[in-house]
Amino acid sequence: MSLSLRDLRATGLLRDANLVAGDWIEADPNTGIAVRNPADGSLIGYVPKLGRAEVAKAVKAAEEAQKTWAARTAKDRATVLRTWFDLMMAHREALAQILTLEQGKPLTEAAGEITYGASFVEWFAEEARRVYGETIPGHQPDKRILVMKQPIGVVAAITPWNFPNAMITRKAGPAFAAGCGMVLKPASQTPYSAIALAVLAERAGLPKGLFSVITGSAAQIGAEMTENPVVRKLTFTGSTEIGAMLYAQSASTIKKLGLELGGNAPFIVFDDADLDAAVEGAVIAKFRNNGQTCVCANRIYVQDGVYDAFAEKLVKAVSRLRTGNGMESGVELGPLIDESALEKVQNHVTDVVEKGGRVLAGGKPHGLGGTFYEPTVLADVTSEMAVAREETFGPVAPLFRFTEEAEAIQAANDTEFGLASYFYAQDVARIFRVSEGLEYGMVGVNTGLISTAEAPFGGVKMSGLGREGSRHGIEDFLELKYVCLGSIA
Ligand SMILES: NC(=O)C1=CN([C@@H]2O[C@H](COP(=O)(O)OP(=O)(O)OC[C@H]3O[C@@H](n4cnc5c(N)ncnc54)[C@H](OP(=O)(O)O)[C@@H]3O)[C@@H](O)[C@H]2O)C=CC1
Ligand SMILES: O=C(O)[C@H](O)CS(=O)(=O)O
Repeated sequence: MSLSLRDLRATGLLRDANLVAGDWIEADPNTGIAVRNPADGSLIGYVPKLGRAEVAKAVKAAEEAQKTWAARTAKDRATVLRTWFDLMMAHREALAQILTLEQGKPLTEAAGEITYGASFVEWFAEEARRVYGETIPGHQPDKRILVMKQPIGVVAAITPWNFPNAMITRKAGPAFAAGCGMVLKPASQTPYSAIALAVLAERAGLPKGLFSVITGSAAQIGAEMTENPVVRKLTFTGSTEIGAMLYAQSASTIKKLGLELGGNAPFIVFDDADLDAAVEGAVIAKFRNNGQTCVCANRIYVQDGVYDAFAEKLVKAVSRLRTGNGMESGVELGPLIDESALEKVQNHVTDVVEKGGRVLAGGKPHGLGGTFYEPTVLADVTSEMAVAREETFGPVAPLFRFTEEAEAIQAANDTEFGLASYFYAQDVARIFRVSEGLEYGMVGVNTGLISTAEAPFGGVKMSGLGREGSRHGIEDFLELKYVCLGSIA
């Protein structure tokens, strides 16, 4: 049963405040940032509009707190993280409702994100105790070589609105496990999930000042994060445009960067695919979070021999999807995040039709109005159309036709992005040829859902730098130190 705003505030998780250097700063409705429910525009509350001074204070507090945090045993840090995980799971329903209220995704999907987000904290609580150094045979008789791994120090994080819980824990989990401190700027449209995570982190025993959550002017906050020399790593998830700008801004202090940026995922259906499985995978890969994920299938390539059958099956499946307010039971597709997102989706559909493509399902704003859009399937799409080059970030499945395998691989790779890719086939040799030929950080074979804490998530080319999750995900929060011991005779 969904809780009222009053009940959610009564839990202490829905807070109109920021945690800055261990102290809570309450929002002033006259100067704060209004946060609204994308499903109906209703006001949820106000969060503080803070800037450089608060970020500088938070960085200083994190620098101090991080020293003692890093000096604690790995097991001790793991215990605090495990408690944070337990609290997230114990408050899963309330966290999911806060997430749906501010982001719009269906409650079931929001609850799934809470579990997914918590899994990163659980995973890195375990990884904390496996940060191994090494000894190397000396290069001279009296020399001994040690390699230590130490926390990088203070980390700045900037996260997007589409996964307002998991994109934070995918960074905070490894950062705290490694012994780092963190100053986080969540997306202005979805700050409450981040604030709730900070409430639970305090309850879990994370030391005062180690973790700050600051909302306000993105440009001002980003400037302090990139220019402050105490910040040794910036980890960003969001658009390639902003990521590139932050990359440049960080040059003056030579920070380590983690960039999870935009995507343009191909989804290829070969004629030896299990078509029913391919349709199921395409629905997940395309319509999860209403198409608002960086790993969504943005282009669907279907081999000639199965094109019509696949299109018919996909239209049937898409036409069954129910759009509505994410709080309502049975809703599978929520609203788009805002008017500009709706405009971009409609522009992509209009562009396909004007250039000769066909609408097989949907193709216009939903009758519910607001930022709801009909789940859409387009046919006869070509590389001349905007959907081939730009990330739609909405519920639009454009079908491209191809004849030969090599043609599909070439078309799939014809983009500046390289995050996720997918294909359905059963021939083993083809599976290896195509997996090796796709220029992407991630390949889903006969599955449309690949994201998990166990695996390295990330992209190549304009989709970013580094990996999050898996045993690799903690490395970017550590520095290697080479110690050469002499006179060991
Ligand atoms: N690779 C991945 O894992 C992911 C990639 N993305 C990509 O991001 C885009 C959609 O997400 P969206 O949130 O709109 O992306 P944006 O890049 O617009 O925003 C992401 C974050 O950056 C902040 N930001 C914006 N401008 C600045 C600035 N000048 N300095 C510092 N921070 C800034 C935003 O703050 P504010 O909200 O205050 O504007 C927000 O917190 C898509 O391209 C999508 O593919 C999204 C999620 C995951
Ligand atoms: O922000 C995103 O789009 C996420 O990275 C997608 S996922 O991790 O949930 O697949």
